Formats: sequence, structure tokens, C-alpha cells
Amino acid sequence: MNVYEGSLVGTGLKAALVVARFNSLVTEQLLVGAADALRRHGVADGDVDVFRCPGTFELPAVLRRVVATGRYDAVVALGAVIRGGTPHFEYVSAEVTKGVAHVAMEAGCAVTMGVLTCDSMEQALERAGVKAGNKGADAAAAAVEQANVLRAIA
Ligand SMILES: O=c1[nH]c(NC[C@H](O)[C@H](O)[C@H](O)CO)c([N+](=O)[O-])c(=O)[nH]1
Repeated sequence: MNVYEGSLVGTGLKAALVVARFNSLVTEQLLVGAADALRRHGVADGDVDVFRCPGTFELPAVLRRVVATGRYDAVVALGAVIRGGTPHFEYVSAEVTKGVAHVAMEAGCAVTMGVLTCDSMEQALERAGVKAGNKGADAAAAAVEQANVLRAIA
């Protein structure tokens, strides 16, 4: 039986972190977690680029352009959609999920999802390094593994 899987060794990988500014109290912590995870997995600091966009809705468009450069092995989307008093939450959440998934399927590199969709700021902060881990770090580690399994297949 032949098993193809990605290691968590990120040495030599080039990575991009695409982060939304909206809810920056949360997204900056997702960015810190993602950058730390890449470093701990051996990705050189000089091989990590950060791109910022206004909000989560804009993430897919920036992701698509970053992927199209062909410069990266792993690209991570970071954002925080937090429910407010209107249905806007549902629309933004749905579109960003579809958009990131579409870019990921068309990409020749790893694209992972570090976008929180939460009912409250407290929930979001808990998942950005407070009580429930850091989803930015999780998405970065997944990007290393995904980049390596894609390399193993190619
Ligand atoms: O990143 C977010 N953008 C949000 N809206 C802005 C959106 O992403 C776009 O930047 C904006 O609509 C301009 O296109 C959010 N809400 O409105 O709820 C949110 O919670 N998170």
C-alpha cells in the first residue's frame, strides 16, 4: 500500500499570510499565531510575506493574486467574521468560505483557511490565542502539511 502524506517540516517552504484588517483585535493575534507556527515548523522568517486587505470579504481576491505570483508553496487566509445585529455575518461568512475554497482548488500551491466565524468577540478572542488555541497557528501548520503532501503527489 502506498501512503502519500505531508510532513510538518516547513524548511525551504515559501509562505504568504493574507490577513483582513477588519476586527484587527482578533486578526492580528491570528497573524501572530500563524507566523509563530511557521517559524516553529522551520519556515525561515525571510520566506514569509504578509499581505493585508480591508476585510474578510476581500480575502479571496487577494489570495487569488498572491497564488498567481507562483512565488509561494503555502498561502494562509486569516480573518474574523463576528455576528452583529444584521444578517451581514451570514453573507460575508458564506462568501469568504466559498471564495477561499475556490482559490484553493484552482491553486497550484497549498491554501488554507484561518478565518474565524463567531457569534461574539469573546468567542473569537478565545480562538485567537486565549482559551481555545489559535486558529491562525492551526491554519499555518495545515499549510505546511498541505504544501508537503502536494509536493509528494506532484
Ligand atoms: O472581516 C470582516 N469583515 C466584515 N465586514 C466587512 C467586509 O469584509 C468588507 O470588507 C466590506 O463589506 C467592504 O467590502 C465583517 N462584518 O461586517 O461583520 C466581519 O465581521 N469581519
